[in-house]
Amino acid sequence: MLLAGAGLSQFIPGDFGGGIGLAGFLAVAFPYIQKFILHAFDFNLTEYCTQFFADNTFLGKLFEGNFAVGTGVGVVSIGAAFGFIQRMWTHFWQWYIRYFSMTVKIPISDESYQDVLNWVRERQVKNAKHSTLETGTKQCPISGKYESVHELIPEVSNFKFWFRGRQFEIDQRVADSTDCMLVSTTGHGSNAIFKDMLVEVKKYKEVKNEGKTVIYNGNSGYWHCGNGGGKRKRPLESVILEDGVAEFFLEDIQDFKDSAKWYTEFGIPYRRGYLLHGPPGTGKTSFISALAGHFDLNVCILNLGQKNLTDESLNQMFIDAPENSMILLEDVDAAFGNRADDKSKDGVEKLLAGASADDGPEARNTLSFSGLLNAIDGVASAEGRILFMTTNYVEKLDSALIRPGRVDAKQYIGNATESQVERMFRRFNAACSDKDAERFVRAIFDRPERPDVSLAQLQGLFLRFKRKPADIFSGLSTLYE
Ligand SMILES: Nc1ncnc2c1ncn2[C@@H]1O[C@H](COP(=O)(O)OP(=O)(O)OP(=O)(O)O)[C@@H](O)[C@H]1O
Repeated sequence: MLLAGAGLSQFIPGDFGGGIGLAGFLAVAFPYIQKFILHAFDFNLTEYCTQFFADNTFLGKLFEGNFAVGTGVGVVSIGAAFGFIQRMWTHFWQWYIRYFSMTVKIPISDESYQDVLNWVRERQVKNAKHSTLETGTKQCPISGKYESVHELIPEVSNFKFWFRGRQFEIDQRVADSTDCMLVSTTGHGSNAIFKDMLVEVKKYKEVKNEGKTVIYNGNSGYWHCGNGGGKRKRPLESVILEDGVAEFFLEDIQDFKDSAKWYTEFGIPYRRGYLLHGPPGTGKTSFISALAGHFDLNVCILNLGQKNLTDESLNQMFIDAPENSMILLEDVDAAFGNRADDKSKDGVEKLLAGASADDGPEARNTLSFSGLLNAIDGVASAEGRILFMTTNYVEKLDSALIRPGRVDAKQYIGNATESQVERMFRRFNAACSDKDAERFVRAIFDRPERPDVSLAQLQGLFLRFKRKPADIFSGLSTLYE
């Protein structure tokens, strides 16, 4: 009967459908409800109801003392009334929400999207009912060992939380074909409460990322930084470069940061671009990350070779780059070599980055070279933007990409020089003598064939012999393996 009631309610329109469904339920449940009330409260519901059907009562006359029929009709009426009230309440609530609630829509492309999510998750992490497991690694500050840590990331769709004595609700959805998050609270008047909330979110982010560099990865047209927050800043001294290189960049970037007014006065777009080029493993990326740490900037890394990157999404990402960030385009040659090599026809510059013509349309990157140049030059791009590009093959780059205005300073970062080898040796062997350092340098540079060595190779050697540094001389040949 219960199922029949529920099924029937689907076909009966309006409030009565729900009511009849409920009536079916009550009819089945009535004996049990009656038993429960009798045991719990020593109250006989049947006896109590029967008195209403006595011959001299209105109901008694109406149903001619037929208690069963009377009860049935009564139950159905209660169900219908309940359904009606429920429906009215829903209408009222929707109306109330519409007129007495405030909402803020945060598109996924907005840098606060992830911050708000992280902030809410942190507040709710202890009592979330539904979560997603994220297993990561963490370094123990005492032993230095990496251990796996399990984090339960609360799901925040249709999620409620309290802030300043008010209840808020978060709903992750798609609105106007954009992924977004809707934050709402009841009440009317000023929406300053949302601004307060965002100030709180910003503070939370600053505290969480203190002493860290946040790395954003450009993917699917948005910048993502994940839940983990930032990475510990890399000290500048840990990157061993040729004399004068670090000093040049420190001075140039500082000067740029101090010159906003100058750029405005001269009507020059306030942005600066740098290109670091040289063989692999020489410290280009490490240096950029250390510079970002030094200037308290975050790094937005973008791989131009990724699929589905279009002219529009690249341009939008340049515009949406989170504040206080530098943008890093790594291995820029991998996406766009010299345009003389490409197969563009009739002036159409759609390049098939990382894909051959035989790979099929889905493998093609729909980013064009002119799209990249437009994004770099974009008038709407963030003011004060610092752009770094790296490549192992500078000769492959189109001169248009690295002309002044797009790239203001180029720097070759080469394989290890004698001075760099010595400094690295001393860094990994703090207690070494001058004689040992000299011997190590000579062992590398006096080899008859003298192949070039990158700093990454050297680092690998020191890691291999970190427990037996005295054996490093006999193990030098492993450097070239
Ligand atoms: N000049 C350097 N000083 C200190 N460490 C270095 C240096 N160069 C490389 N390394 C070490 O080698 C590893 C690779 O360095 P990094 O990724 O910065 O090189 P890269 O030049 O960006 O390489 P690629 O061109 O292949 O991207 C890192 O772990 C880094 O610590």
